[in-house]
Amino acid sequence: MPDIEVYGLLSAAAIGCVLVAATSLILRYGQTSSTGPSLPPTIMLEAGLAADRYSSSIIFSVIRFTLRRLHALLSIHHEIVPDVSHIEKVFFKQNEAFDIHPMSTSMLRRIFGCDFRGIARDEYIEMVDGFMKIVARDFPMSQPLQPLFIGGISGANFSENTDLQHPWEQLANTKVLRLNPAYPKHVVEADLESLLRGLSFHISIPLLYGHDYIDRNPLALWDWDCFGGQTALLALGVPTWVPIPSFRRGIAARDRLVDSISSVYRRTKQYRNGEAVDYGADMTDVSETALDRYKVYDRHGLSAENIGHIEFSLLWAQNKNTQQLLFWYIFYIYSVPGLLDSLRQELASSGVLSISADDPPRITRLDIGALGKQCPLLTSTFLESFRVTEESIMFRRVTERLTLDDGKDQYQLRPGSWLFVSTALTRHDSSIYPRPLEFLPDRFVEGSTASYRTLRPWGLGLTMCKGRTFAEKKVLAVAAGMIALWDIKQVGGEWQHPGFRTGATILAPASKLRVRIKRRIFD
Ligand code: HEM
Repeated sequence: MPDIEVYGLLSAAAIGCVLVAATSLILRYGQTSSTGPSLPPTIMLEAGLAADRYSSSIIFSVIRFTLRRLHALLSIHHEIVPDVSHIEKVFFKQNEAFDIHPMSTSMLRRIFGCDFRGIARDEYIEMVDGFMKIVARDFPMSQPLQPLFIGGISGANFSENTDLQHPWEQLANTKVLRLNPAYPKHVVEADLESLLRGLSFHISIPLLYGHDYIDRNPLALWDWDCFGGQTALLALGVPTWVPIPSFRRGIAARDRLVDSISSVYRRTKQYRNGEAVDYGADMTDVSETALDRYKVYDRHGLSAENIGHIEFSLLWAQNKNTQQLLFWYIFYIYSVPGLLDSLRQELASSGVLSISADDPPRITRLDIGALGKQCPLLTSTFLESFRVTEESIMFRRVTERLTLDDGKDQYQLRPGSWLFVSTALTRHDSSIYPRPLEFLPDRFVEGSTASYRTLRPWGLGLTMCKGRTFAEKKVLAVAAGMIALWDIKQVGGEWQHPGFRTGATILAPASKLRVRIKRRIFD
C-alpha cells in the first residue's frame, strides 16, 4: 500500500495539474495581452519534468503523459529537443524563425507582476532591445567592482552581537565560537548557502543602485528570500490571490521590493533634475548602467511602478543564478580533497591577488580581469561546478516552418508551435563528459587556459545571457577572495553533499549546510 508521503505527493501533483491546466486554458482562450502570446504554463511544467533527473519515476511519467494529452487536446504544439550541440547554429543563424519575447513577457507578467498597461507590443520590443544592450554592454565593464568585492569579502564583522553583524551574516545565523582566546573572532559557524546568497546580494545591489538602497532597505534581503520560495508557483501561473499563507507572504515581499526599486528610480530622477530628493537621500553613486536604463524607460514613458517591476526582474536575473552557482563553487572547492591547496598555489603563483599583513588580514589588490586568464584550474573548477548543477531550459515560439535535426531525430516545427531546448540532458552524457557523475576540477583545463567546450550554460542565440561576463567575473572574484582568506569545514567533520533540489536554472541544495569558517592566520 502506498505510504502517506506518496499520497501527499500525488494529491499535490493533482492539485498542481488542475491549477496549471485551468491557468493554461485561461491563457490560451482568455488572454488579450498587448505584448503578444504567452508561454502556456503547462508547457513549462512538461519541459521541467522532461529535463528533470526524476523524469523516469512513475508519478512524473504519468503527469508528463497527462500533460502531453492535454496539449494535444488544446492544440498546443511543441517539441522537446534534448541535444543543443547540433541545433546551436540554427539559433544563431535563423533567429528570425523564432519569437524570443513570449518567455520574458510571460515571466515578467507572472513572476514579477508587471501588467504592461499602456505598453504596446512594438514599443515593448524596442524598449527591451534598448535595455538588453545596456545590460550586456556596460554592466560588466565599467563598474567599480574592485572595492566592493574586496570590501565584501574582507569585511565580515563576526560580532557576537547580532545587531552589529552585516545582514548577510545575520541571515546565515552566524555564531562566533571562542575556540582560541588569542584570536577571539577568528572562528564562526554559519549556514553556507545563506551566507553566500546574502554576501552576493550585498555586493551587487549597491553596484547598481548605490549604497542608499541597501541602507534604506535593510530587510530587502529577507524579502528577497521570502519571494524566492514562491517563484515556481508564480511561473506556473498560480493566481496571486490563492490563499496559501507562504505564497501570500511571498507576494507581499515582492510588492515591497518592487516599491523600493520604483522609489530608487524616483529619487534618482529628483537628484538628476536638481529637485529636493525624498528623505534627503544621497543618490550620487547610482551606476551608469541604472541611469542608462532609466533613460530608455523615460523615452517610452513608462510609469515608476512598471519600471519597478521590470528592474526587479533584471535584478533577479542578475542575482538568483549567480548566488546559487557561487554556493556550489565554494562547496566543491572546499570539499574536493586537495583542491583548495592546488587553487591556493595557483593564485599565489599567478600574482593576481595581494593580502595585507594586518590582523585580520585583508585583500589589498585583486586583478579580477586576470583571474579567468591566468588561473586555469580556478576557471575549470567554475565550469565543472556549472556542469554538475546547471539545468537551463530555453523556450522559443516558432514563427516559420522549420526542420531541426539534432543528429538523432528530425523535428518538423510549424509556425505558432513551441520549442524548448534543455542543456541539462547532455551534461551526464559520457560520450561528451567521461566519468560524468564525478566532479573533476580540471575537466575543462586546456594547456594554460580553461575552455567551455560544449558547455552552454548561458543559453543560445539572441537571448543568450546578457550578464555572463559580469557573473563569471563576480563568482571567480568572490571565490578567489574566500580561498585566500578563509578555511571552511562542514560542521561535524566530513563534507556531506547536501543533495540537489530541482526547479531552477542552477539547482538548489536540498538541505542546509552548516559550516565552521576560520580566518587564515599568516605568519
Ligand atoms: C550564474 C549566473 C547566470 C546564469 C547561469 C544565467 C543564465 C542565463 C540563461 C540560461 C539565460 C537564457 C538564455 C536563453 O533563453 O537563450 C539568461 C538570460 C538572461 N540573463 Fe543570465 N545568467 C546568469 C547571470 C546573469 C547576470 C549576472 C545578469 C545581469 C547582470 C543576467 C542577465 C540576463 C538577462 C538580462 C537575460 C535575458 C536575455 C534576453 O532575453 O535577451 N544573467 N541567463
